[in-house]
Amino acid sequence: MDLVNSLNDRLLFAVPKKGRLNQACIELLAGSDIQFHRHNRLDIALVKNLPLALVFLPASDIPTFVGEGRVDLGITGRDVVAEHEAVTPATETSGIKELMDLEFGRCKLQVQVPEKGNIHSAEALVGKTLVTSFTGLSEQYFSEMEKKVAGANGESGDKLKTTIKYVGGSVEAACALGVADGIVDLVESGETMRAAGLKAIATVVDSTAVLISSKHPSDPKLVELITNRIKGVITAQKFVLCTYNVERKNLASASKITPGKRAPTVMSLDDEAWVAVQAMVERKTIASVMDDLSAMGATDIMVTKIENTRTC
Ligand SMILES: Nc1ncnc2c1ncn2[C@@H]1O[C@H](COP(=O)(O)OP(=O)(O)OP(=O)(O)O)[C@@H](O)[C@H]1O
Ligand SMILES: O=P(O)(O)OC[C@H]1O[C@H](OP(=O)(O)OP(=O)(O)O)[C@H](O)[C@@H]1O
Repeated sequence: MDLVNSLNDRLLFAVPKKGRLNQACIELLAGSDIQFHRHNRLDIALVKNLPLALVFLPASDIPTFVGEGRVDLGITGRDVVAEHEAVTPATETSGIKELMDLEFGRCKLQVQVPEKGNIHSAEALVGKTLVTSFTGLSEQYFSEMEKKVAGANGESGDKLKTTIKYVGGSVEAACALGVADGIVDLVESGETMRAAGLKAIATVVDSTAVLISSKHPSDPKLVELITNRIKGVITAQKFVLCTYNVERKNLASASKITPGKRAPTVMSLDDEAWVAVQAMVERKTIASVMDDLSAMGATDIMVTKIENTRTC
């Protein structure tokens, strides 16, 4: 197969090839009916049912390819997009558009110091040494801190230059090894940080996975179609469908508990005094919504999974 020529006229969509975002992305593609077969060891897969090709890349490289317009669409972390933008300012033709928050891969890029040390604020790290994989964002963050501290002391910013060193991984080891006074690294559960005897003292970026596009994608209509499909899957994951029966006289109070996305669907029953109600409810609140409905006299409360959606 002439893979390079078969990419002509296809929209290119970059997906993390491994790591923490990979599995959720594969599930999102399946839910969006983007059908592909990835050959062993090949990082490009042609999509069977759309003029699209998937490119499997390291999450941290995706902003570069999308930002330069070589790839039209991508999924990656907001942290790596922000890092790319810190070192590569957008121009008229290059740059990244964030199309949608995908609400998975949640983590924070945080400034961390030894728990038992004498540094308790980011300002106290000014002029000291930091280790990170996010040098662009760290330089940006500490240059602001340097100005703040210099301003407060009436000193010149140069005297307070903070040293920022790059490492590719295992950043949390830097303080114990005596290479740094603090680190800037990702925190999800906080387990790695605590195990390394560190504590967070500031947040540089709050991150989730995002759908991004280049400034001028080759097929804007297809970008819109894919965005809508992905939005449908994300909404389906976020909501459940709640159905119940309630006395007509209690409908107004019940509607306050389950207002739905626009308004609840109300259906008549054979019994004039009762109605059946159906509404989308956020999955994370469903248990307390059911408690509240039950407490106000609703009966036959049922919750069903939503397979897919198109809502606005
Ligand atoms: N606990 C976490 N640690 C790191 N990244 C996380 C975490 N939770 C979510 N992420 C997100 O996943 C993205 C990819 O991180 P991950 O470490 O999985 O990448 P990777 O491709 O395996 O990179 P590397 O080989 O550099 O570690 C991060 O940029 C971040 O947005
Ligand atoms: O708060 P937690 O849930 O513990 O997750 C955070 C850790 O996960 C990431 O490292 P990763 O496992 O990707 O390995 P790395 O250190 O080689 O980057 C990140 O760099 C932290 O070290």
